[in-house]
Amino acid sequence: MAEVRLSSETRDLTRVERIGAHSHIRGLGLDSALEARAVSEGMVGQTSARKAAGVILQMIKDGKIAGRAVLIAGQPGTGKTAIAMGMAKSLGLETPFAMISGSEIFSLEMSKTEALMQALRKAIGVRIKEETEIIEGEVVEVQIDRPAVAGAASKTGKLTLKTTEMETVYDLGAKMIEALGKEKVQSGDVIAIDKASGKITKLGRSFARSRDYDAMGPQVKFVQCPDGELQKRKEVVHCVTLHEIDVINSRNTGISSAVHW
Ligand SMILES: Nc1ncnc2c1ncn2[C@@H]1O[C@H](COP(=O)(O)OP(=O)(O)OP(=O)(O)O)[C@@H](O)[C@H]1O
Repeated sequence: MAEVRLSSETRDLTRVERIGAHSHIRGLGLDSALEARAVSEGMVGQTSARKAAGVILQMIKDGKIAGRAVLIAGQPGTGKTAIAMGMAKSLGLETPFAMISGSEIFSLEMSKTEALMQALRKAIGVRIKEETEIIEGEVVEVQIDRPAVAGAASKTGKLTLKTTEMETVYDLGAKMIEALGKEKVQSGDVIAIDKASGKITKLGRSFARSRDYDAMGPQVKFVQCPDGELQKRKEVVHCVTLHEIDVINSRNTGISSAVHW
């Protein structure tokens, strides 16, 4: 009987994005009248091409064109990729930018259609809004009980969190202890813990602790101790590409790799 393959893991076309040559490009370097500034946002010269790209960019921002392609032609090394990247950067930090070269689609493992489809799906981003439950508060104390004999049992501990109105002690498992260690969480930090994934985000140091030390790095951010309940529902927005969704789908289910929108 023929073997039925329900899904295959999505193969990656290019794992290392070669953006090094364009790391200086931060936008198209245009003024408010869409005229190219002499030197701006890492761009220099190519004023008419930059202005033309700016006009298209403005139409995209105004919602006048979507789902269209722009063909930029020119001699090698004249800045076609740089202008495309400038457009992507001007559209926002989360705008995906996928780069492929002709040779990459000639592969023995992957058909040209699959390789092109993958590159296109890498260039399409979607915003996913979801409501998650988080625990947000100021760390009062992190207490970790180390086992007497090394490796005898996994570590356990307690985390005390407070808001301006309440204080609660949470039991910690080995995974949470590791995550707290990784984030270097200490008392006085204001943190948010995603209840579903256990992800810890450091929001800053509590204002109440601002006089604890004489010397502080400029990167230290002070925030208010949260108020109200420790557990809150928050709306979070994730930006992912269609390709990233394909990869997650093919790994998780193993049954169906279809995504419906
Ligand atoms: N107007 C510009 N301002 C600043 N840097 C630029 C500009 N144009 C090109 N560059 C830089 O010059 C290098 C070559 O440009 P780029 O790769 O964009 O050319 P290309 O036309 O896409 O080349 P190819 O046809 O070989 O793909 C890159 O490092 C790019 O960032």
